[in-house]
Amino acid sequence: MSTPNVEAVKLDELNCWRIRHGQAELLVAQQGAHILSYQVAGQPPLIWLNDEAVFKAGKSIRAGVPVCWPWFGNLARNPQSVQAMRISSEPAAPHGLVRAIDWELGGIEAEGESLKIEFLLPCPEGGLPGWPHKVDLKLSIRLDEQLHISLTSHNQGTDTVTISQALHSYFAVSDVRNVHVEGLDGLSYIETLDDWKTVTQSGDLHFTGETDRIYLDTPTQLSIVDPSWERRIELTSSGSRSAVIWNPWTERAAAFSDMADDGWQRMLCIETANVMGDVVALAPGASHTLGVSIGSKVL
Ligand SMILES: O=P(O)(O)OC[C@H]1O[C@@H](O)[C@H](O)[C@@H](O)[C@@H]1O
Repeated sequence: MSTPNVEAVKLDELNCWRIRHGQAELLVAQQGAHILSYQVAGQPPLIWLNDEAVFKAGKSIRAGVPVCWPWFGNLARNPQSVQAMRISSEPAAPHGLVRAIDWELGGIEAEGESLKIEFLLPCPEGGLPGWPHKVDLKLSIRLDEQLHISLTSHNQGTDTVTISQALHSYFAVSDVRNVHVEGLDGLSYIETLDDWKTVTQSGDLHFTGETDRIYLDTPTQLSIVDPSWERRIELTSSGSRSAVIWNPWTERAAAFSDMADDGWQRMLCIETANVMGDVVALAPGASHTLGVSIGSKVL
């Protein structure tokens, strides 16, 4: 294994690091502890760095792996126990409070054959804006033959805190219309585009239009099969029993100022999550780790 190679780079307003280790190359921003891209030599990227993503201070990035925390999506669609954690009359930002703020780089160090990168977000005194709880966050990234991401929440306060969360991974695909997702057959999902009805998945998931679904009681392994790129991306989750699968398709992508009109063809989000009945109640002193390992195999 070669020596880690770390280069500090600036993408517009954001401090980032380009890290090479073995066959892997990772680009990560300090803002949001946001993985921007991940590629293994000789393959197309696994994590998608949208060409038109915007790298501005305080603006969330539409690419890579945004961290959604301490709530996922629209707060009003979360269980009451998650909504009750927020004390504010201001509108709640979608996907929580940590994706557009700076985290601290804890360290980048070799650990045996792998390389570990750690980001910390100690909870400020009084909590985050409108969210008065004392929960420390740590995002650990480990590079070996795969990319391992884990997000640990540690309740340092004296009351139970309930959160929803997701590692909102944008995967790079040859063309979303020609890939499918395995591992979902027979699961229930919430079809957010049809009045949040609960539906049962039959067979593998193929993409023929805008998709925004919350899968429930998910297994630990899901995969994206991409015949044109002759590869299978494997996702192995831990601390999670729910996943969100999202592609904006034509009209929604065209409405985004930070995505090319045809950008939707090259991405597919599978978000390893704790949402709906899978939210996490952290007792005082308790920790929870949400994780995903990402690797690929030749088809
Ligand atoms: O535009 P945002 O806040 O990054 O969210 C993108 C998408 O994120 C997904 O997780 C949601 O399920 C979608 O409903 C949402 O549109």
